[in-house]
Amino acid sequence: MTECIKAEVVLQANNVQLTYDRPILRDINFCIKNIIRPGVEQGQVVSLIGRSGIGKTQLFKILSGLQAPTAGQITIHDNKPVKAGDMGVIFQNYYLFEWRTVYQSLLLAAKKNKKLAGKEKQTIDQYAEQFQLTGHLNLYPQQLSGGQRQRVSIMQQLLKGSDFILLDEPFSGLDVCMLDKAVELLLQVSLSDELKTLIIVSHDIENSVAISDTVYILGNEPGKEGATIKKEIDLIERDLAWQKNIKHEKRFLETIEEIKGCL
Ligand SMILES: Nc1ncnc2c1ncn2[C@@H]1O[C@H](COP(=O)(O)OP(=O)(O)OP(=O)(O)O)[C@@H](O)[C@H]1O
Repeated sequence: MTECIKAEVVLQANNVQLTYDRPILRDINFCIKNIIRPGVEQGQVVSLIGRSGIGKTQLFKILSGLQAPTAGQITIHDNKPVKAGDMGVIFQNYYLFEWRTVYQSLLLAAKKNKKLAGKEKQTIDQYAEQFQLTGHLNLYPQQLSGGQRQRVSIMQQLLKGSDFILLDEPFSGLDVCMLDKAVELLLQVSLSDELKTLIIVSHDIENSVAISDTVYILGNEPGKEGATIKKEIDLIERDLAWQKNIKHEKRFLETIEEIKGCL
């Protein structure tokens, strides 16, 4: 097993409940901690997996501070209740300002980050190179492919400097080649030493497991209305975290089957 210590708590879900005309989410409790490995300090990559209609989008909105739960709360850092704007949110359709060039959008994001004052352009150029977008900075979003839009969205959130990046279905709509690239890119973001915590909400079990260190399964329990965290899988313990080309390993395939059995 990869040696590591789970250190300070960065996000906590405390008894989150959401009810409309019926309970949608109930008793949601989990805690995300930073991880320290020898020579590396990094955020966690957590996936929330569940079948269609179970309540993933609702939980995504609550986590991002865009929707208040009926009861309970999400707190970040020193027990501060999360509010809209605390998290870098990447929606499924990679929403971008269509009337601005990629560079103009990125500059706007960089200017929101005080740590980048005076080095905005230089940082954009560095990320653009890393994310293979150098030749696309002067294009408009409609001139980009789905994968390129996704990379611009991720760059935007990284430039803003949010500690948390919340991604809604980051693998949907990408072709097989782009899927592998997206997995690689998110792994790269999580391993950068900027201590980002990535939270991925998805029904794509295979790709979520491939980049996460922890998986939470959202599902129903017999006789109880409303979805809750049915199971937590620690992928570090199973030696499945932070590994490239893991998808054909027996223990990876067994974990996928186990998750499918829980949904
Ligand atoms: N405004 C609302 N009023 C009442 N019920 C709602 C409202 N919004 C969502 N729901 C219900 O909450 C449940 C969970 O919806 P949610 O969109 O979170 O599912 P999901 O897991 O994201 O599904 P999918 O993977 O298909 O997108 C659904 O049964 C849905 O009908």
